[in-house]
Amino acid sequence: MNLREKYNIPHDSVITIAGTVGVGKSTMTHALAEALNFRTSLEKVDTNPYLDKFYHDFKRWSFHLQVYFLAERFKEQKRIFEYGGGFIQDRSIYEDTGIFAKMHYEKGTMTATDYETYRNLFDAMVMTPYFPHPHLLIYLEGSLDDVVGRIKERGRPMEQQTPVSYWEEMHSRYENWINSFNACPILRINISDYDLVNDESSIESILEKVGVFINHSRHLQ
Ligand SMILES: Nc1ncnc2c1ncn2[C@@H]1O[C@H](COP(=O)(O)OP(=O)(O)O)[C@@H](O)[C@H]1O
Ligand SMILES: Nc1ncnc2c1ncn2[C@H]1C[C@H](O)[C@@H](COP(=O)(O)O)O1
Repeated sequence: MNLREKYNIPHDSVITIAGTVGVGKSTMTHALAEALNFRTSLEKVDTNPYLDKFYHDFKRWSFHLQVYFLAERFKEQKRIFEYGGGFIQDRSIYEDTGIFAKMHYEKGTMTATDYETYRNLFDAMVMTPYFPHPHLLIYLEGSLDDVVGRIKERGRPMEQQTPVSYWEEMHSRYENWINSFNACPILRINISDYDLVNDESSIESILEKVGVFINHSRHLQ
């Protein structure tokens, strides 16, 4: 019996991993996909034509970057559902608007007109009855110190030059965002409760929670 069967996780499940920058979404995405023999939908950083420019000048590039991310994630969402599920997705589409676009608008690094245009586009594409939501959103949470430590350890140059206050603002926004999120069922996992880097077997405790949770919530849908 494989791990997916052991923990009774349906083969067509779509699980999205949410959480602030550096919290461990990509690591979790790879570990869960490997354990379940699922496909991954990854957030590509190296090929993003705006990200580096954006970190150097938020005002100039925030709208371009949001439109780019929205298009990329929407294409991925389409791919996931064309395959009939069986995917782990690195970051949800909901965070683009609920965290990033909103934060840049409220901090004055995206204009009101650009924000409204972006929101209209997002609502027309995503917040419709035709848009399939994931079966489960796994929310990874951790302390600001741990998260900032991981961003430093990972060492992406554009993120190193960004002041810690940016990560602090994002961290607190994530807490508020998840507390009112209701587009799909949520499983909250604290990063201090597992260690996928040093203890590969810790994925099993997560699979167990996912199995119980996903069956319960899919039964109710
Ligand atoms: N459980 C863990 N324990 C220790 N370090 C971790 C753990 N998970 C991820 N990391 C490290 O933290 C950094 C950020 O992880 P990553 O998965 O890239 O985060 P995200 O995709 O959320 O930005 C990487 O350097 C990664 O190796
Ligand atoms: N929607 C977004 N707006 C601005 N920046 C974003 C958005 N989505 C992701 N990012 C940034 C944050 C990180 O620097 C990289 C990758 O995110 P990660 O959480 O490390 O996977 O892209």
